[in-house]
Amino acid sequence: MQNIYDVTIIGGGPAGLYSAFYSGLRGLKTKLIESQQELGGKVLLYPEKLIWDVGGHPPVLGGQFVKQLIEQAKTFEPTILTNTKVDFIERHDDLFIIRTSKGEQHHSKTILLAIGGGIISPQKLTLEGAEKYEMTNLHYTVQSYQRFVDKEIIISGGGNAAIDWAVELSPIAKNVTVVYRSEQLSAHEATIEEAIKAGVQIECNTTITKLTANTEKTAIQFVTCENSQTQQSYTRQIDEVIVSHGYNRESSVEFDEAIALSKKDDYYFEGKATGETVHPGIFAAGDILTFEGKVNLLIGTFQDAANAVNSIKTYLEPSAYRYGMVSSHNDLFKEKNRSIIEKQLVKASK
Ligand SMILES: Cc1cc2nc3c(=O)[nH]c(=O)nc-3n(C[C@H](O)[C@H](O)[C@H](O)COP(=O)(O)OP(=O)(O)OC[C@H]3O[C@@H](n4cnc5c(N)ncnc54)[C@H](O)[C@@H]3O)c2cc1C
Repeated sequence: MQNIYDVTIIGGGPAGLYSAFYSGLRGLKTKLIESQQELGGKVLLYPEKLIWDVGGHPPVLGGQFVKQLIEQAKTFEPTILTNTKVDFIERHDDLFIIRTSKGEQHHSKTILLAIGGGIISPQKLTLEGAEKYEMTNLHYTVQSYQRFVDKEIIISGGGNAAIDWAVELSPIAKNVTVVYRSEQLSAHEATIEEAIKAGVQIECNTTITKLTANTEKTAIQFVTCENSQTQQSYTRQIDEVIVSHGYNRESSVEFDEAIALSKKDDYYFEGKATGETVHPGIFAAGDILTFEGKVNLLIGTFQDAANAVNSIKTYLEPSAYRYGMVSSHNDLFKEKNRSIIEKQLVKASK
């Protein structure tokens, strides 16, 4: 019985991490399983981006936000496993058996799916030999701005991520050029305007057709680009190449046939704003869940998480309080509050 959890959260992105916190708040024995080495989900793709749209939170870098989410998730000491992909879920009476890629089995009374849109990986540049530059100057995410200071940068892609990076890098880079295969960028028009104002050079109908290495063959020194309208090509010396061509998705978890979940397409599960899915005992939160009025943003993941955990609580204990609880009403915080206040008093008296 010791190894049976009240809830097993699958996915350690914002929805899963906040669910782990909230589930501790509701007194549930909690396990979280994440397939990647690092917790943080999609926010790990934008560690240097300033996030402005989390209510009451000053603009915060993605990397810092992830650290805070992880710290909060650990408040009630849930069991957290990383580098462990959940492959298969089956049900035996009232118990779910969760099988992982490591051949382990985990047992849980309920499941909270927080798997985002599945396991995602960036779409790679399809030029021969491109992968060998991934260790040097070919990037699929911007992990640190420092690297791009005073550099000649070319960004391939026309979506929001590509243009956001162009806007953020242009004040520190020597030059930023965006090349995009279609006639018009697909990013939000306000961001495009910002990019133009920031001096980003934008070349539509243009693709990178060749990468030429430096003499040591360690990094890209020249890129050749071709314009599909004029059929003209040019070769330019660059320091860094950023590719933002979107993401591949892998539908990650399989279910026993007795567990029939309603899917919107290959990736998303239909459910309710309460986090319930059509299968009793399986709940969902964050980007994986769809319902009318869904908000596919960080703030949406938090509301989903609280709702799903409250639904889990009443599924396990039908007489439990159904709705959101304010933290001051929770006995579990009393001791933690006392210690925080004491520390603040000591600090103030110095
Ligand atoms: C480039 C970019 C910029 C963004 N900017 C903003 C912004 O400024 N503001 C904002 O509010 N939102 C932003 N978003 C959206 C926000 O990041 C997502 O809404 C949020 O990350 C969704 O969280 P999630 O936990 O539902 O899913 P995810 O973040 O996708 O996390 C899901 C986790 O589940 C894990 N997982 C999947 N399958 C399995 C499995 N089988 N076993 C174990 N683990 C598994 C994955 O590895 C992943 O860690 C942005 C998104 C992107 C891509």
